[in-house]
Amino acid sequence: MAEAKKLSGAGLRGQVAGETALCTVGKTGTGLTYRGYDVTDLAANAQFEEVAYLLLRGKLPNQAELDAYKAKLKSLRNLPDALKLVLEQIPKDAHPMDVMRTGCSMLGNLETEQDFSEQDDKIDRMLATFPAIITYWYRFAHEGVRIDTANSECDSIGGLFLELLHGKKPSELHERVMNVSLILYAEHEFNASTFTARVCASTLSDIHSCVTGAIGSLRGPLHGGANEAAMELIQRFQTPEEAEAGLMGMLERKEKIMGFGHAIYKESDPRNAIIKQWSEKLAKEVGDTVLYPVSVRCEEVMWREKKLFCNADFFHASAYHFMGIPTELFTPIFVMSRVSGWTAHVKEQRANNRIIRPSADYTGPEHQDWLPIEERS
Ligand SMILES: CC(=O)SCCNC(=O)CCNC(=O)[C@H](O)C(C)(C)COP(=O)(O)OP(=O)(O)OC[C@H]1O[C@@H](n2cnc3c(N)ncnc32)[C@H](O)[C@@H]1OP(=O)(O)O
Ligand SMILES: O=C([O-])CC(=O)C(=O)O
Repeated sequence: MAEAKKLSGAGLRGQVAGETALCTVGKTGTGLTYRGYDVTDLAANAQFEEVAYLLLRGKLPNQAELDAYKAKLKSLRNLPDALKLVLEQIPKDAHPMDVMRTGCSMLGNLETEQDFSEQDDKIDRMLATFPAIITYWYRFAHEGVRIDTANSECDSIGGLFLELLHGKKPSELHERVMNVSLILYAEHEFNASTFTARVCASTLSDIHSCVTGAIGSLRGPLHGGANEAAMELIQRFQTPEEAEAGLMGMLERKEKIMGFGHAIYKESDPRNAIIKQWSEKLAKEVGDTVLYPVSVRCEEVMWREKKLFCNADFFHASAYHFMGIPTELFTPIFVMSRVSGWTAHVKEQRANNRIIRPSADYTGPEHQDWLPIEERS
């Protein structure tokens, strides 16, 4: 069994910042569990809504509970007119993660959490509306159409996103891949965006503020933005040989290769093997002979040269691309999923709260005498 990664140095690495019953990451060097269930089992057998229920309600739902939960989420997909109006003002060239941030924040203005007893309903509303928020804006900004988000056919969140994006019900395969993807991205202990949400929650702030802040943290290319950055990378290459030469050059110039490495895992990210398999299936479906082989070569080169492995983001890039999803919408999909983990952490923080307020080692100047403004250089 692989040992856990040795953690030290900056970035609070290796420091325990709290407790959670939600998730273990890299406990044996490679593993990932949600409330004790292996993510591999969940991705093979569960629906995303079942996993969201597990994270948020503490147990896997029985059939009646799952049916009721999915029906509830389906009934919450409509967007308020005032939110649609705001989305329609956002320019076409805005980054979709900024749209998500604004959409979540506006929802918080319109449907403010007045009391923590409302948290489950507010969370369900976010789960139900996030696919609608991003696709409503995207289709309006790019095609000038106002889509109906409330009356779609798909009863899954992943299927809903594809249906709203493409204007037709997705194939079973695509709905399944979305479902797997949302499960893989749902939860990951004290990653940067979840920690953001918990810090915000610890001030007893409202749930929309916690999630809006988390979206901002997820946006960066060192975190959720890496799936988009990985797509930009693999698209540069026409053959595996070109990819190898390109990566060797980047490594020589000490450039970061997005979609590789991890703060906690030491030798593999368990989500990679799963999404890689689905990417391969999709590559066969679309007859791809470039992106998938290029991605595989990148994986080989990075391991051979640097012992760096693909994280969850790398093969998500090609998988999403094969399903016709525009690159700039990759990270918002992460949001649609991780909102389940973020809000489960907010609930956990609220249930046993103390304001999160660490200390800093001071590195500034010693005492300085006050200088009147005329005497300053
Ligand atoms: C779902 C997710 O959010 S997964 C993460 C998504 N992010 C990315 O894919 C961005 C690319 N990867 C990275 O930037 C990093 O690996 C992170 C941010 C994920 C983790 O950062 P850290 O914990 O600081 O990485 P770690 O300590 O393992 O780095 C060890 C060395 O490998 C290098 N390294 C790590 N990842 C990469 C990479 N992707 N490309 C090139 N070099 C890398 C580091 O620069 C460091 O080198 P140094 O010792 O010469 O400074
Ligand atoms: O745990 C992390 O640091 C990043 C990550 O993989 C995730 O949030 O899914």
